[in-house]
Amino acid sequence: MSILIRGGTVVNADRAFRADVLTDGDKVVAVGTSLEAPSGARIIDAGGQYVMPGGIDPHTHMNLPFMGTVTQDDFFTGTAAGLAGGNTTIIDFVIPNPQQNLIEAYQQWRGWAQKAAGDYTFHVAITWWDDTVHRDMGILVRDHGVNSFKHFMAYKNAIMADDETLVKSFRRALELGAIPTVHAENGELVYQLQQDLLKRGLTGPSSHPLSRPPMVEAEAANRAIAIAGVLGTPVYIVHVSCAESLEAITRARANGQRVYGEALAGHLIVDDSVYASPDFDFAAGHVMSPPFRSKHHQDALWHGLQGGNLHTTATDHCTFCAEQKAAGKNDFTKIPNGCAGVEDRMAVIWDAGVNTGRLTPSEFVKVTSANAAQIFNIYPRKGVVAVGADADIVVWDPEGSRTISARTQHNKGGFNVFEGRTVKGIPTTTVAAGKVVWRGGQLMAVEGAGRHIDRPAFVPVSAK
Ligand SMILES: NC(=O)NCCC(=O)O
Ligand SMILES: [Zn+2]
Ligand SMILES: [Zn+2]
Repeated sequence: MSILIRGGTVVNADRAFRADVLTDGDKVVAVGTSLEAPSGARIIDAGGQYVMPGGIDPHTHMNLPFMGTVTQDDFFTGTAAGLAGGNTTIIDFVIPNPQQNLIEAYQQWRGWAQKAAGDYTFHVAITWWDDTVHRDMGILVRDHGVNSFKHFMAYKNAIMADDETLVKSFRRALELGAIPTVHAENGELVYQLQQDLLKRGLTGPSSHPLSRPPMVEAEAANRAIAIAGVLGTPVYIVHVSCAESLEAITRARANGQRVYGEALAGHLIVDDSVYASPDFDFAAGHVMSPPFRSKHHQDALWHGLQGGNLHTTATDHCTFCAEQKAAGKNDFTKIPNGCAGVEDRMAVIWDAGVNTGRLTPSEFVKVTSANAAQIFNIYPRKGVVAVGADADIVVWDPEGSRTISARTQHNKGGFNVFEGRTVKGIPTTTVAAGKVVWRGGQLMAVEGAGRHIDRPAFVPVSAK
């Protein structure tokens, strides 16, 4: 089946130009002016609209068992919601329990992901260390298309990686041509601050940000960057939320270190005033880590994206409903951490980024798609509208608008951190692997249509 997207402006990371786009099967087969429609082709009129590579969300958690419960969105509902938002690929996380065999955990997540409606691929978390982990990292890179390993520096007594694990895993990743990524927060410091707050009777959600101030994040970001610098590995810092972490990244990059930073749509748009709400469900609905921050930090994150020291935008999509959040009614440390976003990332970043003049349309493509594809080595299969690339395309109407609400969203969880926000700039059509899956407000996601995307290792460089 062919699709001809006619009359739009193709926007890639390097340039924007008027062209038609023709797909055949799951690939783009022609990009040019006045393309002929093959017989039987479906024609999509993109006049007055942008034609961009489908979004890649490099940080989601579908079907995640976490903090004693499991996220509301599974791989079908989560990826389907992503398609409605113009997002055609997610990079999710395999998170083995400490002592769990890595390959066993990887197969478990691959099984859950069979339901996905959009393409997916996995970072694998290193939550513990022994010789089998060293061995299995090699198997994952060589045989399973994994080229990134995640390290949680937070979540003490659960999945936190200690310094020994960080050092050994970073070194192994370098050997294998894989990139280490980190959730940068000092887990011991978080734990001690949480205990202090609870002892003082400060048990509500407003204590959540107090237990995770910016320096807790910055210490860990600096430590991960220092470890990577000594070992000579690149490092990718997920969900950078504060000016101090960004400063660590900026300084390291200025000194020639290969450090990448990710900003979350939520951190860019939502500020920390939400935690002051007396409504438990509302405040707890915003509990995620790192927490939402003040305007000062939000401005810094936008400057990081504009200045090229932050590279990707993600969501950390991790949905919990009000009943699940209520587990922490009397103790904020038990509120499952996580918020949704995969459906809204593209629109809120367009609205707050492009409409305000902070980002050009090409810069928008960089931070929503192309950079993630390059950093995680799936470019130019993904992240560009070009002959030979996957037919993952979003047709974007810069004049269209919608008001975001949990009442109309496709993802589960019943809560939306962008509730009530009217965005200008919306996806009118999403094409995923050559199929129209979203058009004119209708979602045609098919359970199981998503594919696992292998990500080859980077050319290994020798360790210092
Ligand atoms: N971010 C969050 O609060 N939940 C998901 C797990 C993580 O990424 O830390
Ligand atoms: Zn995290
Ligand atoms: Zn996460």
